[in-house]
Amino acid sequence: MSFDTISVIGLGYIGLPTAAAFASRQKHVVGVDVNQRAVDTINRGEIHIIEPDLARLVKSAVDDGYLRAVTRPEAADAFLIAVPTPFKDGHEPDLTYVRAAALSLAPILKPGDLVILESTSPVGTTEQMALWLADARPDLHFPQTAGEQADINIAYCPERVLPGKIVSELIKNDRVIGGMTPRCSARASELYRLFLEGECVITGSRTAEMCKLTENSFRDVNIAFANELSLICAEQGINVWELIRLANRHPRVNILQPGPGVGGHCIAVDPWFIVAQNPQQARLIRTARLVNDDKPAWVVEQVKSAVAECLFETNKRAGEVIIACFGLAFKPDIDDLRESPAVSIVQRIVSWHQGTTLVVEPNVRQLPEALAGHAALTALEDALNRADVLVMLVDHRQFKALPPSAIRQKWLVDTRGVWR
Ligand SMILES: NC(=O)C1=CN([C@@H]2O[C@H](COP(=O)(O)OP(=O)(O)OC[C@H]3O[C@@H](n4cnc5c(N)ncnc54)[C@H](O)[C@@H]3O)[C@@H](O)[C@H]2O)C=CC1
Ligand SMILES: CC(=O)N[C@@H]1[C@@H](OP(=O)(O)OP(=O)(O)OC[C@H]2O[C@@H](n3ccc(=O)[nH]c3=O)[C@H](O)[C@@H]2O)O[C@H](C(=O)O)[C@@H](O)[C@@H]1O
Repeated sequence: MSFDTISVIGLGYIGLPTAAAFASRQKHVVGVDVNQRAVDTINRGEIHIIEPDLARLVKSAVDDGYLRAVTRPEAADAFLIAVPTPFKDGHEPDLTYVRAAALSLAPILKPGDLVILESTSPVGTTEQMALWLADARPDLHFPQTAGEQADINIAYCPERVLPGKIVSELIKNDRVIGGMTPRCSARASELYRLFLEGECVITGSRTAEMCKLTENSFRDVNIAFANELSLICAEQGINVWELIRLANRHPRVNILQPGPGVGGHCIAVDPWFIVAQNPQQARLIRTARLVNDDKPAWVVEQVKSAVAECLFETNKRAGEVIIACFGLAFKPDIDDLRESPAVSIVQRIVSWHQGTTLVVEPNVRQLPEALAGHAALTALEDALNRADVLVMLVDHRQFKALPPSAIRQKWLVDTRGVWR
């Protein structure tokens, strides 16, 4: 059975590119989002997020009539759920968005439909989703209760695209397909093959859920190693970036880069899902999270030292020192501020600094609420001219292109090794 209409629930960084990818294969796609502004923007052929190449893809999908956005789900042959999965207080996973999205589909499901959960989720969420749906639609058979005879096919297929390269990785990356039954996996693979150039690798839903969490925890643990090295090197008076460059000349060593901390709503979040379910076993994964989460506080101490040096050498009063922070996004060349260590660092700086704090972030038009009124969003040139202390938080291309002369005679805190 072919997929005439495909529906994507949640039109954010994952759902919108996925919807546009199906539409680019001349499939009729109904995108669903509870955010009316996002729906209106997409229906104008525009996008509400920044991601390279996405604007062009969405525009042609909408102009050609293959993609339209709505606020309430409509009947389709396949549904992909890509809604947020944040954590609550105490780092427990928050599945309320997944539950709401699944329940919004329940009334329109019909035998033969395929429901895929793409949101990063703790182990067992797909089975839980099947139970929620089964409760809402006792007239239909779901895989857990009916095995291969189910009316509805359900699978967990995690997304592993890298922000900044989503459009190409969406097509090229291999995809893990975790069907609740072999038939569910087969249907999900058929669906993704509509646009996928990478391979569909089949497993069960629980392994697929754990696979996604494992990938991001692996990266988090390795970044924590680099961040721990940066603290050790600061004590020892060693340049950590030179050290890592040298160590990486070993054929079996590949250390990642230290930074101001780990941000984004994935790597800074997903490892906690493993910890929450396995508090006794997940010791290394938890420690890595703590090491990375502690890094912003350490950076702020470095900024305080730089300000103290500036005061000592210039005879300025504390209220006269101007600090400029470069970057707010959670990583280079994107506009996403979620869980950004840079935002947390600037928040901490403005809470003690008596003078002006400037922020340069070329990818946003206004400061987030937490900083509005406490710091000033400033043009790059202006910040370089006015500031005494420069704090490099995100290695955006505009900052990497600065000539050494632009930062001469300033007190520097460089969390990204750009000004080394
Ligand atoms: N952003 C990324 O790079 C990656 C994200 N993921 C995972 O994908 C999932 C989605 O992430 P993003 O796309 O980044 O989130 P996002 O926040 O950009 O987009 C989610 C969208 O879902 C909408 N939404 C929330 N509840 C809804 C509902 N009941 N019905 C319809 N729409 C609803 C929101 O309004 C929002 O537009 C998360 O689980 C995330 O961990 C996985 C891999 C990469
Ligand atoms: C295993 C892996 O590479 N996961 C990817 C990751 O995307 P994300 O953009 O969050 O990852 P990232 O580029 O490592 O950035 C995360 C954070 O880590 C920091 N970071 C990254 C690499 C490094 O050497 N040092 C470092 O400090 C970044 O600055 C950023 O604050 O998480 C995505 C997700 O799950 O959302 C996932 O789809 C992506 O493939």
